[in-house]
Amino acid sequence: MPLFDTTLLLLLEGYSWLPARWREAQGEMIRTRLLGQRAVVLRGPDAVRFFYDDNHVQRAPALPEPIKSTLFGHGAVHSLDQAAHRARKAVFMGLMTPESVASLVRETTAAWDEAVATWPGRGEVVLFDEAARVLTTGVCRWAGIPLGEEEAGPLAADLVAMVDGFGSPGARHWRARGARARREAWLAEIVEEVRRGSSQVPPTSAPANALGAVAFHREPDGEPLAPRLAAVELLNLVRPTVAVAWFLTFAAHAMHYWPVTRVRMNDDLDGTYAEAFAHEVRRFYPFVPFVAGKAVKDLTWKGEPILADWLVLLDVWGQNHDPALWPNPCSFDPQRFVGREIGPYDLIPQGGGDPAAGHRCPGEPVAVGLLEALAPRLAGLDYTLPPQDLTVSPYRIPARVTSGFVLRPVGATVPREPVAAQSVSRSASRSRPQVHPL
Ligand code: HEM
Repeated sequence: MPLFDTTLLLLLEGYSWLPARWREAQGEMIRTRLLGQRAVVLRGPDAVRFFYDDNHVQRAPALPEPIKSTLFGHGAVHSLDQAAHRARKAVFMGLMTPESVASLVRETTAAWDEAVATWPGRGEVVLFDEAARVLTTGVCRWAGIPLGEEEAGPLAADLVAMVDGFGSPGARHWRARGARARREAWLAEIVEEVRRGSSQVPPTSAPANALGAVAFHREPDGEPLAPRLAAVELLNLVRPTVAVAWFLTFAAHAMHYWPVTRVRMNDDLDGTYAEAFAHEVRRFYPFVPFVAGKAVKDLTWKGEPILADWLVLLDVWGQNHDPALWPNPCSFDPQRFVGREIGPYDLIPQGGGDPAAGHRCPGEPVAVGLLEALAPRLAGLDYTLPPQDLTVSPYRIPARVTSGFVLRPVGATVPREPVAAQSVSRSASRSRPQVHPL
């Protein structure tokens, strides 16, 4: 049977694209065409093991130019393989020690508290925009990137644009390209200044922060990264940290539609529930639809051939909603993570396998740590919701709460007050939201 190219369907159907293909698929994989190339789609823990073996799947040949020019940058760690990948990845892993993650969470939490203190004087706050600004301030302070107070908003807007535009061919995509070009040029200049010793990190010192670590990193050939490439990798720390704004807004959305989770959060004394809630937000809400690479050689998957050079996709959303792994997967239930050990191949919102050896996201402890710190603060705030569009369309990649979650702060903020004493929306509907493309 001829295989039709389904790229247009992906653009139209968003997160519904793969569930629809799975319904038509026979056996353990989807066979299709994407961007004119043969492609297969896999899911499940065995598929994660198979996909993250770099003798099976490599990234360099798979990343399309539009994704490099928006989301990741040209020459980024995402597009390297084998020894070159491991050497570059070590820079990121070195910055993700527990102490370093704790310091990033501390900086961001302080920025959040400063911002929230200004809310009572404001009529309405768009949570997504506010979270993006706070995360930008926090991550730049942590990384040592100099940023004036008035610069945080425009930088946050550019970082959000880079994430928001990668999955769309229209205006959002061109905004993302512009934002990337602007911010790479800006950061490349800062890297050059740091190397000249005219910024905070003295040129001879050991890397004191992320800016220093990247600016003074040497590739396996002994050469430093070209300033523009150093800027690309700095953006690969800063941009995804700001993308946690998506998850934080989803957290608010979840607490609105499943108010019991907010009560539990406010009763959580030791952080167990906050951690479980963070994992459930990452599992439940649609964000990364899939990750992709190319078959290095002719392969066999569960008896089915995958020929060299075919695209191989790992269905991230599908695996995070597989009923064999997650009973009742379309129900938002943080309780499922209480007391559950998470393995390297089951929960994969940020990729799977070993982050040091493969392409799994090195920033998972940051995303979880930030949600663990900020979601309880959000749960403890006193606010009402004006009428607004709280839908999360499964047809838009990346999905987001349409209104950005507009809230009206009530008086002073009262962290950790029991939810019964708080105002919650009377105007927005509480019937279960349609988030899933099933
Ligand atoms: C909103 C939260 C985040 C999500 C959903 C996310 C998701 C992902 C995914 C799906 C990958 C690709 C995995 C693969 O190709 O197999 C990835 C890679 C990466 N992420 Fe994240 N990430 C997030 C936060 C972060 C943070 C906070 C950082 C750093 C501070 C970070 C840095 C990176 C880097 C450097 C890579 C490339 C890894 C490699 O190619 O080896 N991410 N992320």
